Amino acid sequence: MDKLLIKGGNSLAGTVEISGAKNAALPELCAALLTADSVTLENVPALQDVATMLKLIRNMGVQAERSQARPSTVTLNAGALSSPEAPYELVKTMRASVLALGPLLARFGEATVSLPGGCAIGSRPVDQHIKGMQAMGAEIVVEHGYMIARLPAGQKRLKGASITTDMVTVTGTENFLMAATLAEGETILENAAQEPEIGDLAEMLIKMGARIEGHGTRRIRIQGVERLHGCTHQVVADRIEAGTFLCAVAATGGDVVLKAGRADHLDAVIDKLREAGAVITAGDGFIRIQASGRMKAQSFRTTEYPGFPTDMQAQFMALNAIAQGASAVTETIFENRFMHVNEMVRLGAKIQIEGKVAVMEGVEKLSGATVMATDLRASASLVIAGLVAQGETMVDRIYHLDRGYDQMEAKLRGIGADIERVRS
Ligand SMILES: CC(=O)N[C@H]1[C@@H](OP(=O)(O)OP(=O)(O)OC[C@H]2O[C@@H](n3ccc(=O)[nH]c3=O)[C@H](O)[C@@H]2O)O[C@H](CO)[C@@H](O)[C@@H]1O
Ligand SMILES: C=C(OP(=O)(O)O)C(=O)O
Repeated sequence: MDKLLIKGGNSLAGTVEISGAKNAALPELCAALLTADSVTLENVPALQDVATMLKLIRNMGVQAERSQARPSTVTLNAGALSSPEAPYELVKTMRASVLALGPLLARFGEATVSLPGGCAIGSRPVDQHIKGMQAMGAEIVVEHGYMIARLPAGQKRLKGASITTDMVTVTGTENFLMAATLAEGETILENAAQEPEIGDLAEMLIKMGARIEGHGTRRIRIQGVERLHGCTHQVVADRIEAGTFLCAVAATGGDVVLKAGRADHLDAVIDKLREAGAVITAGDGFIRIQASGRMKAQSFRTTEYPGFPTDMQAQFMALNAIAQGASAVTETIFENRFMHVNEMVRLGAKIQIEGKVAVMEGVEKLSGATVMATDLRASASLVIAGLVAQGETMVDRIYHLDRGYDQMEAKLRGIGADIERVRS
């Protein structure tokens, strides 16, 4: 298992190129299942989750090729599908596999998708996905750990429906959006997620011929069409990767430009960083952060977009850990997303968890130690903590980090961090 060895204390300066968003690329790879034509996706990040998704759809019979000349371009063709099935071996490492359900049902009228495996941030049920597909006329049974879904005998297409989810769900909204594009009639999604990745997916589907209105709001309307065609689409920049680098620079001090970063997708995080004392400027296709001295700790609550993203909670906590003053961080989306806290405490952070709230007292310094990554963003937070800690920090189990960051250590090294991958 690979590890990261970090020698803390360097400030960061230079330019980092932000990659395409994991959480947009994954549904967009599944959207290729909706058409028999070729689909070209550009700016696809080089991540383990993308590799897993490619394996999953290839296993169904999709042809998927990365361009030799430009590896971030992937061409997909789902003209001939051999099996509309997402097996447990591939689904267990990646929650986003559930995104195969909507497109498979919509185009092929059947899907067998493993329930996603347990995850370190909470129980993450898929009841809303099932409820929405049932509202669109699918018959679904859960047997032997699989969702087995099909259309009733004699029915060729899903039927448009009005779907109101019990809570805002990102992949749920994406599944319904994709399914509804090929359904008969109109679908209305109430309580829809507004994350930028939903808007990006909707833009791609519209290029494919889908009729969608209201994406980016709480109410999305889709008029189903009989078929979709191919398209070329560029994956939106990863706001969470950009936010992670912003927190790293705020913590270490320095002056870094994030090329391709979208400040308009990061308002809640950037506001907090400014209140903390960082100077942030942004324009078309870049975000620049300048930070010096100790930042001021910030309290925040995670909420759905456009609120503070749960996927940035751990990284901002690493900054709070060495900032001036006390802070309270409330996690409202996932019930078990403070797994990084014990590891940060091992580095010298002062944090106490009281239910959904982590109460923090900033310390002047952290001291390097061996820590264990438990999930994707927890890993990123430990890397940030390691960058500021005195001495050496070894972050173990970084396969979690590789799921969702495109060459993180190379990008950090490029702006002056002392960080290397230890292969074992
Ligand atoms: C691949 C992807 O895009 N992943 C993102 C997506 O995950 P994901 O789409 O899995 O997260 P959801 O938005 O669905 O989850 C929100 C909340 O709803 C609950 N819920 C969800 C669906 C359901 O059927 N039943 C149910 O109870 C979840 O357990 C959670 O408490 O949004 C999360 C919240 O912004 C992010 O942290 C993830 O990075
Ligand atoms: C929780 C995350 O991803 P996933 O939903 O793929 O587990 C994340 O990106 O932080």
